[in-house]
Amino acid sequence: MTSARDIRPRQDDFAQQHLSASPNASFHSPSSHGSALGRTVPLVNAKHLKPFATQDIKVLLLENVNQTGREILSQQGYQVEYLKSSLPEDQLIEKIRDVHVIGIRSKTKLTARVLKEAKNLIVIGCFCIGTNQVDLQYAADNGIAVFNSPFSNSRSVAELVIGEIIMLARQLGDRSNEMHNGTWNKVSNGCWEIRGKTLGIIGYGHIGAQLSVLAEAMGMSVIYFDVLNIMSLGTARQVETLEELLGQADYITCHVPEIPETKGMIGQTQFEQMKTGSYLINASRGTVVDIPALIDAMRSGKVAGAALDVYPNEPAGNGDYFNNELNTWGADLRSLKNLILTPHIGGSTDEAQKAIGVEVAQALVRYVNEGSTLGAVNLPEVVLRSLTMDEPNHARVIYIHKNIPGVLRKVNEIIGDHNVDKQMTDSRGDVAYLMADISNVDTATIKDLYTSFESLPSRIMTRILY
Ligand SMILES: NC(=O)C1=CN([C@@H]2O[C@H](COP(=O)(O)OP(=O)(O)OC[C@H]3O[C@@H](n4cnc5c(N)ncnc54)[C@H](O)[C@@H]3O)[C@@H](O)[C@H]2O)C=CC1
Ligand SMILES: O=C(O)C(=O)COP(=O)(O)O
Repeated sequence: MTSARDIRPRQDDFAQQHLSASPNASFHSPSSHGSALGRTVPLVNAKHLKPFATQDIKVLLLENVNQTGREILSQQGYQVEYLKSSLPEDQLIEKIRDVHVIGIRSKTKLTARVLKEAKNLIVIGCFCIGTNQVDLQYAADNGIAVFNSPFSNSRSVAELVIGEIIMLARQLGDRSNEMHNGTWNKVSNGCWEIRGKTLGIIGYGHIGAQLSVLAEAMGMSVIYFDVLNIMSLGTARQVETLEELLGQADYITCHVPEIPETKGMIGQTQFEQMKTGSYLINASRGTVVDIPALIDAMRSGKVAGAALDVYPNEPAGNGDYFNNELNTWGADLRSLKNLILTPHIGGSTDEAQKAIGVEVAQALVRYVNEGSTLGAVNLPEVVLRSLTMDEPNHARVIYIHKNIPGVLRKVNEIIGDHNVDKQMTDSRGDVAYLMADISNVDTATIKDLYTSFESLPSRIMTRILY
C-alpha cells in the first residue's frame, strides 16, 4: 500500500517532523479500511490517503461513546483516550489542548472559550443528533469541522414518547411507585385510552415525523406545528400556529432543536393556551420548556401529567446529582404526581448507540484521512473521488480559507504550474473549503506548497495528505 502523510498547520514543528520522517515508519492500515469509509464511488484500486503517522492522531472520546465508534478509530492506529463522563470546563481545556479529534455527546459544551485552547483540533464528532452544545460558528471560523449523526437515534426517541403517552394516560408512574412502596391503589379516575385523542407534535422533523406514524397506528389523531411547511404523513395535519396546536391537542410533545427561537417556547402563556387536563412531553432540550411554569400548571391542574427527559442543567455523569444544586426547582419538580422524569435516555438504546458509533466514527476517519466534509454541519460539503494506486506521487491539498474575493487567483498562482488532477471548492457563509489533487509532487514540493498556502492572508487552515 502506498503511504500517505498529513501535514497539519498549526504547529510548525508538527509539519517539520512529518515532512522529514520516513513515510513508512509507522504506517499501517486495517484491512477493513476501505469498506469502513463508505465511499460514494468505491474504487477497486483506491489509494488510501492517511495522515502520515496515524499514532500521532490523538482522539479524546467523552461521555461513554459506544464501543463501535471507539474500535473504528483505534483500528486506524489513532491514539484513543476514552472517558465515561463529560469533563468540567477546566479539565476539558487541559485535555483538549493536545487532541486532533474530539468525540462528545449532548453534555459536553464546546464553547468558543474551550475551542480557543484547542490548538491542534481539526474535527469534532457529536455522537448524537443535537449540535447545540458546540459553538458551530467559532469552529467553522477556525477550520474545525463538526459532524453528528442526524437520525440514528430518532426511532428510539419516538418509541420512548409513545410509551410515555400511555404511561401518562394511565398514571402508570404513580401506580408503580405506590406498589413499590407497598400501596395498592386501584383507580380509574383521570385514566384514559389514547385511541381517538389528539397528539400535537411541535417540530415535525426526523423524530416528530416518526412519532406521527406510530401515534396514528395506535388510533391517535395527529396535528403538528413546524416553522417549515412539511409534508404530512398518513392523515396528520399541519397547523399554522403554535397556539392553534396548544388549543387542540390532548398530548403535546416537543421535538425542536435548541436554538434561540426555541428557548422557553413553552412557558406560562403557552400553558394557558392548552386544554385543561392536557399532557406535556419534552424529550428535546431542557431549555425548551420553562420548568417553573410547568410546575405551576401541574399544581393548578391545567396540565394533568408530564414527562421530561431533558433539563436545563444535567449532571456530567451518573450518580446522586438530580437535586436543587443542579436546578433550583429540583425538589418541587420531584414532588409532583403523574410526572415521569428520565435522565436524558431518549436516544439511549443499544441499537441507536451502536449505529451512531459507526456513523460518526466513519465520518471522522473520512475527514482525517481524506478531507471529505460530506455530512459536516458547519462547513460546506466537499468530497473528491479517491486517488488510486496508479497515482502514487499525488498530494491532496486541503485549504480552508476565508470566503473573500480573490482567493482562487492566489491559490492558482501557487498550484498553477503543477498538474491539478481535480479540484473542488465550496463556501458556507464566511468560510470556504478547497480540495485539490496534484500529481507528481515530491516531498520538497509539498513543503513549498504548504508554506505558500500558509502564508496567504485568507488562510484558516492548510492540510496536505499524500
Ligand atoms: N432526548 C434525547 O435523547 C434526544 C433528543 N434529541 C433532540 O431532539 C431534537 C429534534 O430532533 P430531530 O427530530 O432529529 O431534529 P430535526 O432537525 O429532524 O427536526 C426538528 C424540526 O423542528 C423544526 N423547528 C425548528 N425550530 C422550530 C420552531 N421554532 N418551531 C417549530 N418547529 C421548529 C424544524 O423545522 C424541524 O422540522 C434534536 O435537536 C435534539 O435536541 C434528539 C435525539 C435524542
Ligand atoms: O442525540 C441527541 O441530540 C440527544 O439528545 C441524545 O444525547 P446523548 O447522546 O444521550 O447525550
